[in-house]
Amino acid sequence: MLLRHLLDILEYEELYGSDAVDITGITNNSKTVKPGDLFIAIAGYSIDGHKFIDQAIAAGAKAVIGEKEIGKQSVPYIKVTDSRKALALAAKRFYKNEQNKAIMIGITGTNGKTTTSYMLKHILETCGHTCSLFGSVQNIVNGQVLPATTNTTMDALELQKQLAASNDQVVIMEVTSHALMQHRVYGIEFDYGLFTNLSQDHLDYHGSMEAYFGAKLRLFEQLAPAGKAVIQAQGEWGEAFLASLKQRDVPYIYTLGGAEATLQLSNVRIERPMQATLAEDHKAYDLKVPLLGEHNVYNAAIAFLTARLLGLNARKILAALEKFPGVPGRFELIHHPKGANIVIDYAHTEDAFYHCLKTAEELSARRIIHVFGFRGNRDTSKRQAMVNVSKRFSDFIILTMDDLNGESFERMRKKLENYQLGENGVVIPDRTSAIAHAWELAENGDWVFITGKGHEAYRQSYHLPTQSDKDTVQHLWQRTIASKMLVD
Ligand SMILES: CC(=O)N[C@H]1[C@@H](OP(=O)(O)OP(=O)(O)OC[C@H]2O[C@@H](n3ccc(=O)[nH]c3=O)[C@H](O)[C@@H]2O)O[C@H](CO)[C@@H](O)[C@@H]1O[C@H](C)C(=O)N[C@@H](C)C(=O)N[C@H](CCC(=O)O)C(=O)O
Ligand SMILES: Nc1ncnc2c1ncn2[C@@H]1O[C@H](COP(=O)(O)OP(=O)(O)OP(=O)(O)O)[C@@H](O)[C@H]1O
Repeated sequence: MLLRHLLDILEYEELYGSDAVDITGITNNSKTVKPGDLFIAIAGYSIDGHKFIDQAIAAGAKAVIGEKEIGKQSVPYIKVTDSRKALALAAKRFYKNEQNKAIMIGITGTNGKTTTSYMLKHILETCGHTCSLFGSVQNIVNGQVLPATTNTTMDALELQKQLAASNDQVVIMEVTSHALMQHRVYGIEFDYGLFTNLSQDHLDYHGSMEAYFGAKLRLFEQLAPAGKAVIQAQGEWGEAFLASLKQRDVPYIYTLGGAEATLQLSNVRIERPMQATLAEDHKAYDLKVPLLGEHNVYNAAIAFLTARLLGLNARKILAALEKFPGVPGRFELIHHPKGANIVIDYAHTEDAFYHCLKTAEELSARRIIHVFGFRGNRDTSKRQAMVNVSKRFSDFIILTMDDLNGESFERMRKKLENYQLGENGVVIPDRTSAIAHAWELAENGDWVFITGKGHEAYRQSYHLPTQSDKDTVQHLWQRTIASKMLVD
């Protein structure tokens, strides 16, 4: 594609050189430049991509885009105000994604994005429609599972490439606040924007709840002209979100809960299968979801509302939700040989802890045992609140390692030991040993929560030869079975 055609879509400040060169690829990483590529230099958080311009040109880059005033180069140089936006728009043009081929659904919120996206995908597929899915657990396009990506919302280049490859009718995408701040989805027009909820997280990155809130709102600035905002409008942040959308004159807003609810949720029964009443206009429906955790009823209700707006029949949606198989690592229940319930869950915020642990309390848990840790080099301001809410519900806490993200094991161990757990808690740094301890303690009627990692594989090795929390629990089961057998 001629550089000129890529530049058409950008608002650039200066072009040094000719725009008549042929561009055969785009990259923002000097290490992956191929002859003919356009290299886009990004001033990142850890390193400045402008430092690699010479390297990119030496590797065959035919043109360079950047934010810095560096003047004429040996290849055309285009100065823009924001390289990340330029990357998103150039990729959109390069992959010919001018028009949405599919119905685009973006989901944002602190918790519930993955679960809601899986529920929606399940409903749509059960009703005979095809879906691409981009998110934390999996990326799926045309029914094929793609290799895992580092981030929940992939970077703009990969995203545009996958959107071009998708022949699915609907694209469902988790859109994180980081992605919105870094313009990974810039240039995409969403037909539906969903907001699940907001609670404290990622303040290391955003600085304040107000800034975090503002980041989430950005998704709704990218709604298509007839795009629909579907939001949970309850609670302090839900109400504030609704008010902000109205202030911005977003034309089509649909709400779950709140004063002017499009859909009301009531009569929630939390035993499995959970049940609730959904009321829309003058009609009421019985919702049944074969999961646990009241939060999942809210996720199901948002999925229901969106599916209704997409034009699907209410009875078909409800029939699909009744058969929803769940999401890996989200309130995954495993039975313990002594009759305890073991739950593996991805909770890593105070609010997620609250919803999970409250479920066990309401289901009359004999005791609650909670195994968790903190992500290294991430938001430290939420840790005490996580411990507090766990203390409120748990009879025993086992603090352990989560992902270290470059922090040292020893440093994290010391941090864990600073929390005052008293007689009702212990620090066992090795995650598999912590889970084994909880396994030993568990008795009939107890609930053991192992939270933080969910579906994810361990990023460090531990005492037991296992790769994930589920794997560890299965290993402990096998060990229990083996101990009851005689060796001949
Ligand atoms: C802090 C952060 O968010 N960083 C994101 C950011 O990277 P960055 O700006 O730090 O990149 P950098 O390493 O400084 O490099 C700058 C530029 O130099 C280039 N470079 C670098 C080296 C070189 O030799 N040559 C070269 O050209 C790089 O390709 C890049 O273009 O932009 C990248 C491209 O989009 C992201 O992949 C990267 O995510 C990192 C891996 C990350 O950990 N992000 C997390 C915090 C995140 O975004 N998480 C959210 C989910 C949060 C949640 O809800 O739990 C997510 O969406 O996944
Ligand atoms: N609606 C909800 N309200 C509060 N907590 C929830 C809700 N839905 C899920 N959770 C909790 O948050 C955890 C993460 O859920 P899920 O993966 O669906 O959300 P997410 O927004 O994709 O999270 P992340 O951004 O951390 O990947 C769950 O394991 C559960 O503990």
